[in-house]
Amino acid sequence: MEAPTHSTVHLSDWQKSYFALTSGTCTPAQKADEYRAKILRIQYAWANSEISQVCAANLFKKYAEKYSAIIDSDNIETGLNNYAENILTLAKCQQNDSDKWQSALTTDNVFELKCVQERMQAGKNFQSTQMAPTDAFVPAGNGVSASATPGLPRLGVFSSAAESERCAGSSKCASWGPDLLEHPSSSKSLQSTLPPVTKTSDIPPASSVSLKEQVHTGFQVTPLFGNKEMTSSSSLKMSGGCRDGQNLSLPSQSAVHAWSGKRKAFYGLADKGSAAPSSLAPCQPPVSTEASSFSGNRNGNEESAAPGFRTAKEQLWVDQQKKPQSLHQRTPASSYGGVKKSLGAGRSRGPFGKFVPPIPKQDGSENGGAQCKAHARGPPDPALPVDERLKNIEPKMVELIMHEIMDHGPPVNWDDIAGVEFAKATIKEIVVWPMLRPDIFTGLRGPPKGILLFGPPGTGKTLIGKCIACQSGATFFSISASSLTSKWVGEGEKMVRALFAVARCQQPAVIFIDEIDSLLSQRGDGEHESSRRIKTEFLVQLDGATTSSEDRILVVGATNRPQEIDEAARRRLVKRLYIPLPEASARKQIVTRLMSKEHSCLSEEEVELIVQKSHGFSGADMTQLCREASLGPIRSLQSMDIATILPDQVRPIAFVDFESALRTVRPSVSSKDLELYETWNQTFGCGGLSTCSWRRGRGSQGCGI
Ligand SMILES: Nc1ncnc2c1ncn2[C@@H]1O[C@H](COP(=O)(O)OP(=O)(O)OP(=O)(O)O)[C@@H](O)[C@H]1O
Repeated sequence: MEAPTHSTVHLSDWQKSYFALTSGTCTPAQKADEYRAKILRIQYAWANSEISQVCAANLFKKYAEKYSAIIDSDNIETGLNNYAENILTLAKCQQNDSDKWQSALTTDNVFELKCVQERMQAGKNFQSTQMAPTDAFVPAGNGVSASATPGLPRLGVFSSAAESERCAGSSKCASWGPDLLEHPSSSKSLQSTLPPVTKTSDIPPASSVSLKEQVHTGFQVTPLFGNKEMTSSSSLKMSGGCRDGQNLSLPSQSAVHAWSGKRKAFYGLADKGSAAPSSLAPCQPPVSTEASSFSGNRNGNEESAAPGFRTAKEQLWVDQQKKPQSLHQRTPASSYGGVKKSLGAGRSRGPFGKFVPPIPKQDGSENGGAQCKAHARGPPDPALPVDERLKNIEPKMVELIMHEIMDHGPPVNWDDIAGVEFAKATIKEIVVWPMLRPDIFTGLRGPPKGILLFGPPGTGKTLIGKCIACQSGATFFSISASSLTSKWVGEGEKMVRALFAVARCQQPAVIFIDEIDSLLSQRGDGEHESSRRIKTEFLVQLDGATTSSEDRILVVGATNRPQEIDEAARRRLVKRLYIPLPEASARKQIVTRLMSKEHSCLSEEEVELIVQKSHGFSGADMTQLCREASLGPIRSLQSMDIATILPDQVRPIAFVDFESALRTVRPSVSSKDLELYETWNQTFGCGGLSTCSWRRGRGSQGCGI
């Protein structure tokens, strides 16, 4: 039989402690705290291989019932809900698997809590030391972590300096934060690092100071089961700083990975043995229910990595609470990859009344409008207040829209779109400028609410949509109509409603709907009921956007089949712009631009030749041609070993590569299709280059119309 290890000794202490707790000498509040700590210890010990899976399962099985009986009890005398009130109500506000938990928390009262205010103050002090929050516990060499930074507020759970040193003596302990999460294998036993039960009796019964402090500071109790579905209120959570090891300085990344692997495995384990009731799963971050639903657990926890540290976002939130009118200020930056706006911020600015000029451009692009810091934008902030207009929208949908439909891609400039000069000029005039200067573009000059970009596939319609959003400082929502009809079966119209609601909160906004024909196709007998409902909802929303002069929402529809669009919808998409195949000059621009980023040796004449030979190619075809040609030098390596060759040994891309690429890459648009676009453009289009002129150009080989 194996000799008892350090951890097994801990476990027996642990169990002893548990039974002491159940002996009846502790107050329920003390029990509550202690049980939480124990749950964490089991999880932690298991995750760090201190105990086996089987052992963890057994422990959970044994204790889960008792824990959940207390945690979920409705009994006002003994239920855990009735103790440690602030934190527990905070925890209760989260969506979880236990319907017994009711939220009593308001965002106001969190910040009024004394301990929170103390922490805020401590956070300020901490910031003033100019140390990054991730330095809260800095692992020093040979795995020994430095003790807490001077000025860093200590957590109440460290009952003495000696205890904190013990913790500091373990790098793992440091990485997991305070002693609730202390590594069971640190030099002292688990039991010794626990806040002694007797000490908690010194604490006012309903306060559970240690818990509160942890929840309200960077060191919240850990999301050990960090699974959204498993979220609950009863176990404690460490802030996202520790989660997945992102923010805190972890001494061992591999340990974290091992941990997350185990975490997953544990779900299976818990499921199998029913060992861990839902109430044992971790709680969500301390935010209101509505707000938390936005976060999808993604961002909210990543804010505070150190105790007392308050991020700018949190500060903003506090400021907003103090000054509600601050919400009425315009957020000038682009939301297409721009500075994050809270939902609803900017809404209440009248159309032209308090116009705030857009911030000056920093990237040198043409307009003076918003910036396109695509990567600066993140998911919505759970800590920010939720807009009234989203009240009736399912939080799940809002979250989905914010994460998946709202585009955070890289910025697009007009120069990135080769050719289509007419469309670009028109769009600048009728859409971008009015969005930038709503005070000038009033009345008849007001912008259209819907435009249609039609033309062959791969000609840059999506690029144009992104560019509009980017250049006008608007939030860009991009969705394919077919996904509305197929992906969210039965929920399509709700999705449309949610999309417009979110867009309204994120004004100015551009809603780009690719394949809009599948959403707005002509009504027919065979039309599916759900498609009809989606279409109706879309038209209602589009009308709403059109009738409300205050709303600055532009719908950009894109289609390769304009002839299939319902006439009611067509009428609402007032500007219908043909985006044709690129002319010779545009094709040249695409080749030159792409080759400028590669190692190539094309002469001017050779580029001209490529342009001639690629007649009828779309922008996407041109891009594909260049990609294919760029593989030529690699293919010509032949005998050389790709694994060992140096980059310098790869020859530049040459004309010969384009010649062979032209043998495999063919135009994707047929001339028959082009005729259709031509006809439709003549009938419903709003001017621009027609296929006729394109054909004339074709006759003259140069296509330089
Ligand atoms: N005018 C253009 N200038 C530069 N690149 C272009 C142009 N048109 C297309 N491309 C290239 O082709 C790719 C696809 O373009 P995009 O998705 O905008 O076409 P689309 O017209 O929206 O196509 P679809 O109708 O199939 O959705 C772009 O990412 C870009 O690389």
